[in-house]
Amino acid sequence: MQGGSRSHAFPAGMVLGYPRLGRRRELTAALTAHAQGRLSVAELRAEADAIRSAARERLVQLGLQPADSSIPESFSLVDHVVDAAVAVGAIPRRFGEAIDPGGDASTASLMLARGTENAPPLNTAAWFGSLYRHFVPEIGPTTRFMLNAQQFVRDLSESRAAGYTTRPVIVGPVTLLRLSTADAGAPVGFNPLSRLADVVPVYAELLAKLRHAGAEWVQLDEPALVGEGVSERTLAAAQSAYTALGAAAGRPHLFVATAYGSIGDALAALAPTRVEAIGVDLVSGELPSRLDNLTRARVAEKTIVAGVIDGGNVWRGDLARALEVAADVRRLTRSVAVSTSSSLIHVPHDVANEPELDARVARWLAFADQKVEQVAVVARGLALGSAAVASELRAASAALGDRTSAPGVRDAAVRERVATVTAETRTRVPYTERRDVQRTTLGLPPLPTSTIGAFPQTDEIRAARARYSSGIDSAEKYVSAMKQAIADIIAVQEHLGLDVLVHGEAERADMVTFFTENLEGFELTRNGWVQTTAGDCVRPAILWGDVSRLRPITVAWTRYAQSLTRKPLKGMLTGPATLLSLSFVRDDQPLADTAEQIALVLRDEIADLERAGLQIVQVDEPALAERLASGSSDLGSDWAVRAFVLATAGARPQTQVHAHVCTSDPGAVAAAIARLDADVTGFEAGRAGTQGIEGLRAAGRAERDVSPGVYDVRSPRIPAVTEIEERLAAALEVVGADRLWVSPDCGLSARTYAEATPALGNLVEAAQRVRARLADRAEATTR
Ligand code: MET
Ligand SMILES: [Zn+2]
Repeated sequence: MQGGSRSHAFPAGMVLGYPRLGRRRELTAALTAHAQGRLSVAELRAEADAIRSAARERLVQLGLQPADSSIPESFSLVDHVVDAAVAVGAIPRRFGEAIDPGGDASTASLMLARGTENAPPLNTAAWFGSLYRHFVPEIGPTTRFMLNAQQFVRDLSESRAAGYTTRPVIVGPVTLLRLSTADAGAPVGFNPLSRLADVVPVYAELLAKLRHAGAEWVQLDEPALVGEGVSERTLAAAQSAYTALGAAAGRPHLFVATAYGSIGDALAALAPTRVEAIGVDLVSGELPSRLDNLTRARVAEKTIVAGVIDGGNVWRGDLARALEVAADVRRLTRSVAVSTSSSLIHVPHDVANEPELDARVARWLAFADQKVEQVAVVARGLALGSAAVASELRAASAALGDRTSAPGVRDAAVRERVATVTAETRTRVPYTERRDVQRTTLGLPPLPTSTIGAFPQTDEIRAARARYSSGIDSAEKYVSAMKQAIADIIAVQEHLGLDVLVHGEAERADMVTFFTENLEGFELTRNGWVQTTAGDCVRPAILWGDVSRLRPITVAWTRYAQSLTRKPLKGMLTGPATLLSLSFVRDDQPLADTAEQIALVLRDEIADLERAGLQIVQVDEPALAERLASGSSDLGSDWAVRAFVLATAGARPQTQVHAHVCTSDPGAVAAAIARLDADVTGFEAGRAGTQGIEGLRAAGRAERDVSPGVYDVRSPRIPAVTEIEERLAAALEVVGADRLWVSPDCGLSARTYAEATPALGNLVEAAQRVRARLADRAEATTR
């Protein structure tokens, strides 16, 4: 059998992928330096090699073997999906001459991710419900697939030269096509998966090249084969792709890894192919409960890689249980290997990097490095029996026991409060009644102008925050710097003539950190960075206990801002789904329960804002649409909507509640957004134009206010007055002037004043022109 012999046994323990940022975020620094022209591509690659080499050494220290293919070659300069697209030559035509498909692969990946002068970059999308965002390849009927194996061969060879036999990790053909979108030239209804037969031979060539360069095993990641919505067509595609790749000449051993859910029918689809190993997620998923006899017989011939250590969360977990789950796989095959449930890119590098973390909480955690050790322990237990790892299992269960009983994990007062919530607690007075009171008390003009919250974060503001958090400045000094910033921001808005003002969020480096710092139940890390895409990263909070407010969070800043203006000020809160999606959530209770606790905190905050005289609050839920749309099992359900409603339903009728959902396609999730019961809904109008408004109308929200963003804050470009007028005119085709708000599509924190002030000036001017035209028309009809 070609390449199919068992001469190279599969490693007993391994991880599906390892963090790529570097322990000190070297990748972020290097990519920034390269983007600013301070680093050449060659120098950037040298930095990348340093990260890769440190990772290899660390993995060996942690218990993996240097030469048995257990070390994943999973680094990527920008993104693993882009790398696969470049490897098969899927370069959109708009990049024209700029990208030579056979040229330097790193340069090509960087260009696709960043765009060029004339070609916008590829879009991004959430990677299987996680915080990681992959780039979306564009493929059409005429995409010419051709191999560019450079990057994969280079990395493998570089490791070989250093004395390692690593395991190349590549996004598999089915997942690559499933994550791609139809390119600009494709006919309506074109499905990239229809190009499978053309792309598979290129993969076969790539595999042969890797084998030739010394790879014994190659891992093909196929998470798209998993989950509830997986179609027959996708499963059939997987079977045909791996039948072909299994039969390809000169290939290495193949390990097809699934993740992010139960393998389900994909196991039966892969069983008849010649792939030697199949990875299954046994943390968020399980093995199929029944298999037909033929499948059973075929699976018995393969290695099953049991993903029993959670790759997607930071808890230390129950090792004895993990060992049991792995051992149970033996009923399917004698050859069982131990692994993480997914790549470790979703967790930070090392708990040891967190000397300031509460020591008790730290004991409950396992970041990437700890998870590698856990894999090694379970693999040893599987090989030698649990007695061989008894002390490790005991230590893990002691930590787990401590976590269960530690004060704060269950807070009686919080639980009682949640238990008192009734249907009434979740209901505001009917919208039409609220609307009438709000109209009278707010007295806004038609097409009111506003912003989404954040104003530019100037160097001065950043410096003031840094001086305070590092202890250089006193609290008084910090407060006065922030008050100055607020006063400046109010003055700018007054000057521009905006109708509803904001305080500008100067005190928030990022909204989630700001809120969670003020909440019981969360811990923040110092170095716990997790990659979102390329060099971008976030530091999720760790939510370990019941949530309550340590103190009012936004009230002082907001009250101060309102005291400076007679115009209505909009208070700014971050919603439950967004706070949770940027946190590592507890695994000891349903997400829905945690979300309710957060909702009650926000509810109290709204009540305090009302007492401080606020008439408008906005709850930001940028994560909501993404999560709903991605349909990941725990996040796609309706807890997010329920939590939003619980947070806002206590608001008085005269308080106008805005929901900012920050997606360009609310149409896709309009039904859920409609259930938020917000008085005003803001979203990105983006390319979707008026689709969002129509979507909300279709969802039964025809009578409510909308705020479709009139320009894109992600671009430094200053929109012309006429351009904004056109947007408003288009919106007015589908919504009455008494329901339309005028605002940018998101906050301005990433913009400079040189960009933001003229843009907002044009926005106000456009609104005024449209109002004047409407007034003329009204006069003309009454005459
Ligand atoms: N209020 C927030 C801001 O203006 C909303 C952000 S949504 C990603 O930055
Ligand atoms: Zn936004």
